[in-house]
Formats: sequence, structure tokens, C-alpha cells
Amino acid sequence: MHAPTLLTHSPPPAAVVAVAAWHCPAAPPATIVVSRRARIRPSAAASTVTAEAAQLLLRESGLRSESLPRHVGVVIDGHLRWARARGLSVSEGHAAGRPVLERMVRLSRAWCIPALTVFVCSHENMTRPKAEVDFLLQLYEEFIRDNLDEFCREGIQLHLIGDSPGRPSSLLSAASEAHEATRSNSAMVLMLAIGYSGRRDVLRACRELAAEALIAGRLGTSVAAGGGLSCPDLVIRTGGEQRLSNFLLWQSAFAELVFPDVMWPDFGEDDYLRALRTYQSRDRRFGQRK
Ligand SMILES: CC(C)=CCC/C(C)=C/CC/C(C)=C/COP(=O)(O)OP(=O)(O)O
Repeated sequence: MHAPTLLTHSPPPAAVVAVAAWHCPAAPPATIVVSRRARIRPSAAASTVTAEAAQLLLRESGLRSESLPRHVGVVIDGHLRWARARGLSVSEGHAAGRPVLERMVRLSRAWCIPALTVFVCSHENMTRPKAEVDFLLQLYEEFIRDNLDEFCREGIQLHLIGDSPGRPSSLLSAASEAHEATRSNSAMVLMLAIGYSGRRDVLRACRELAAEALIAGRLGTSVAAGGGLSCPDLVIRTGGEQRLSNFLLWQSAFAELVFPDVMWPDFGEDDYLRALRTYQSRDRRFGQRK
């Protein structure tokens, strides 16, 4: 995997737009398109996404910074159907999903969305054929290791949630090392739910605490992020199904749900933007009268 680098926006020269992008040192890309209208060129200097840069990108994307979701959850569904439709293997389907997630992380960071929780694999998914499970877990172990430098540079704090037995120790160590290395980062939280079950999360929290009022503070997303992570405002599920499938049950109680009709490997910037615009068009009432 290529090492990450940061790119600087130009023009306008006054606005420093820094976005993360993969960069092969041997053959640096001439231009990276993060925003269709923003021309991004590589810079040797490492920098982070500035508030000014984010404002510019958001304006160009027609998003309002003051009402962006503070936490996005995403169920990355549809790899298998995507692969079948192309005569590809299951592994090829999963592999095609990884760069899509990397792009979503970068876009979220560039747009200053403070938290992204990704349902990579459920507790139930762990009973799928061993070769498939092994491949997927290895893929996301590499995702963590390969992206660690970028997470550090971009101020992204990484967490792993889930408690399925059978997750390999190499994945757990990669996640724990990445967590240690990024724990003081504060620009964005990236939470990977691997071997995660919403019900097991609630049960564990209940076991740990008898008092219901304290449950929210004991759930995986909250515990892993030191209690500071809000519930997701927006949950996106690709792949055509319209359900949560045991993802963040408690935390999604008032989340806006969006179901783009695409398989995860086809999920692009436009789909993410559409989901965010849909979110911004929703009337959130939290059970209150208008
Ligand atoms: C080999 C392996 C571990 C595969 C993981 C599959 C995968 C990439 C899932 C990502 C999205 C996800 C957790 C969907 C859960 O729905 P669901 O489709 O499991 O639930 P449903 O049956 O309710 O739709």
C-alpha cells in the first residue's frame, strides 16, 4: 500500500485546503480530485485540514457547515451482490470496498465531520465461511496498519468496537496499537465495528451497570471514545436493505436513516453528498412537538 501524503489546495492561494490522499512517492499524482471544483495539487509539506479549507470544500459541495451531522454511521453492505453482478469472487467484492471506505474517511475528515462509525462486520457475519471471514478481517487489519500514518497526520483517532470471539489477535493488536498511537488526536473519531452486535453491546453495558440511566455511557461507541462521542445523527446503509441489522441499536434511536440504492463498492462522493443533503433536509424532532 502506498504511503499517505497531504495535498494542498491552489488556487485560491489565500485558502489553504489540505486534504489527505494516497500518494505513491515514485509517481506522485498530478492532481487529486476531492472536490470537483477544487484543484488539488500535491505538496511535500504535511498539514492538516484547516477550518477555512473545510468551509471552502463544504460551500463548493452545497453543504451547510452549521448543520452537518456530528456523527455518521455507515453499514457498508452490498459487496457480495456487487461482485456477483460482475462475475467476480467474494474476495474481490470485499477488496473493492476498502478504497471506498478510505475515500469516505477522507471526505468526512475534509468536511470536518467529527465522527464516523463503520459497520464492517457483525457478530453474526463471523459465522460465514472461514475463508471469507479470514479474508475480510485481514483486509481491515491491513486497512488499519496502512492508514495509520494518515490517521496520525490528519488527527484521526481510531477505535475498534465489537466483542466477537474469533477475531484474530493480529487484528486486535493492530487496532490497539493504532488506538494508542492516535488517542490524543481530536479532529475526528473513526470507529470500526468489527464482530459487533448491538444487542451484545447493550447486554454488556447492562451487565456492567444496573442503573439504566448510565447505560448510554457504557456502550461501545461511548466507552471506546472516552465517553465523549455523541450518538450518530445519520446512519447510511448501502446495498438496498432498509434495516439496522444489529448496528448501534441504542445509539441510533434518533438517527436519520438513509438508504442509498447502491452497493458499497459503488458508493461515491456524490452518494455521500446526497446522503448529507438528505440529512440536512430532514426535520429532526427528537420526539418533541414542532
Ligand atoms: C465474511 C464477513 C465477515 C462478511 C461481512 C459482510 C459485510 C461486508 C458486511 C458489512 C455490512 C454489514 C455489517 C451488514 C450487516 O447486515 P447483514 O447483511 O449481515 O444482515 P441482514 O442479514 O440483516 O441483512
